[in-house]
Amino acid sequence: MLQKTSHFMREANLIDGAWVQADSGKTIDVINPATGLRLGTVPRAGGAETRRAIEAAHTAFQSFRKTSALERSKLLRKLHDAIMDNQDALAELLTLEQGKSLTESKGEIASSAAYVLWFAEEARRAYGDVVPSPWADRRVLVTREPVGVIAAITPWNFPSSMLSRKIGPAIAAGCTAVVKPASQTPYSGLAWGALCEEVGMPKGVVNIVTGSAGEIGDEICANPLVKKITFTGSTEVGKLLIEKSASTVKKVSMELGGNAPFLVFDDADLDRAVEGAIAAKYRNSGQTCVCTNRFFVQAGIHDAFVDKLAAAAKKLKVGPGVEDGVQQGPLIDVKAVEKVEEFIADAVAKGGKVVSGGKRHELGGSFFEPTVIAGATTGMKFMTEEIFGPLAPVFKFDKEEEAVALANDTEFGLACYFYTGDLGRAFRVMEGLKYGMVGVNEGIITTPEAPFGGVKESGLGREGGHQGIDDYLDTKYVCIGGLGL
Ligand SMILES: NC(=O)C1=CN([C@@H]2O[C@H](COP(=O)(O)OP(=O)(O)OC[C@H]3O[C@@H](n4cnc5c(N)ncnc54)[C@H](OP(=O)(O)O)[C@@H]3O)[C@@H](O)[C@H]2O)C=CC1
Ligand SMILES: O=C(O)CCCC(=O)O
Repeated sequence: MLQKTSHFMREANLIDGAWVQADSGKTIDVINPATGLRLGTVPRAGGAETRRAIEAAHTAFQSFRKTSALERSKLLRKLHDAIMDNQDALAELLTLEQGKSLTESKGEIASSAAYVLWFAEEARRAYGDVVPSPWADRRVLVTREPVGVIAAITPWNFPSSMLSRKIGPAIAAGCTAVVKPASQTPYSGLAWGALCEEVGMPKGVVNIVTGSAGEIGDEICANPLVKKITFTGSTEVGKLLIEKSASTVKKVSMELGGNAPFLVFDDADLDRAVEGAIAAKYRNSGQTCVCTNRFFVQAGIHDAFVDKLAAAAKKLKVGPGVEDGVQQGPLIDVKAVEKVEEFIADAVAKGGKVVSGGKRHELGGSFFEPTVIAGATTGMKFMTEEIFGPLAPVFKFDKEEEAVALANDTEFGLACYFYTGDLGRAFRVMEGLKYGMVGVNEGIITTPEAPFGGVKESGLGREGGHQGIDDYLDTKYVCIGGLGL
């Protein structure tokens, strides 16, 4: 298996076009969560290596900012093709370090390519404005320019596609980048370096450093050459980055935690709701920021929904992601398993009933049974905290207003879902939910054409959609007078 992926499995950092080790020579082990065995190592870089990467990106920016939108669009198209030409190898690498099934990994790689293609197209549409001037002898223009060096910090749950939404718009806008992938899944991030080389990306445009999160993060936040930070990960770290980068007043985009509610009304199509629930809860073993955290089901349909959801959850095939037919791989590590166990113990102690799963899978390691808990109540931990695992708590409700209030009773506001067959209710509920993204009778809604992002403490900014390039561009107002105008 590793033979196939070895071209992309880089055990070095990419700085200014060269593959290098950490100054200290130290490394970090990368573990395959399905076997617990070491896959390889990556450099444990720190502040000095990060500073050099930032300086390389700054130097590269001086010429890259002058490339035409068409040139950058073509470069991104080549990158898209290179990703798709190597979809299988990249997907294998992703499964080996992250654990998700090969089917999901192929989907993630295709999604990465789709974001890159989207931004190849958007590169050519970063329009400015010609504004009707209030003065007869002056003209008013608004142009948009790349912000400069951007830094991207990404998590382990989508190690490839989270970078595509950041590298894609950065290159489209004419920015250069320093990238820090998660330490548990660095290879899918480093693979972007191999892909960039393959398509002839100028050196220094994309730099990738792995290692000490604190040291790398501190350098990124403090270095005045970095003009923007884009982060996907926990709300805790997001807040820290906002705070630390305040001293150099950087732009920030934050994709942070979620606490997605999934509402099922009596008038919903039950089978469609169960199908959506399985997808919205168990994909990536529940380790997605848009995964359902809380199911709210109306009393008339509640029991039938719980029965069908539990039956469908029991049928999910759990196993190593590389095996045929596997639908749920291991969790990222045993710590994540312990966290799910805490949620279950807390719920059971407060009267919740496990109707499916509920314990570690017989395969051992970090494999966990897809779990459904009925009788969930608002005092339980998952009402306010992100589970990030394959556990579906089901709450019962009577009235529409009650369900919307419960759904909104959280500091998070990323994705939400609801199922109904009533058009009036669809609009009322959609307008009442304080979330950045709403799935109506749909459990999977992510696509490059639409703006992905949250409100409240779920983040700032949008990735994808025509909005996804905005944060990589500065707006410049130009007033032209004289010249015989
Ligand atoms: N919104 C989302 O998509 C995600 C949400 N989460 C939530 O967060 C929880 C914790 O997951 P975890 O992986 O610890 O998420 P983190 O937020 O800690 O990690 C995300 C990224 O931030 C980096 N990082 C960590 N600390 C710092 C720092 N001080 N300065 C700069 N970068 C830093 C990490 O590096 P390193 O890997 O080297 O530590 C990683 O690259 C999950 O259980 C889940 O609830 C997690 C991942 C994604
Ligand atoms: O969990 C995330 O941070 C992103 C989810 C991506 C997706 O919906 O495919």
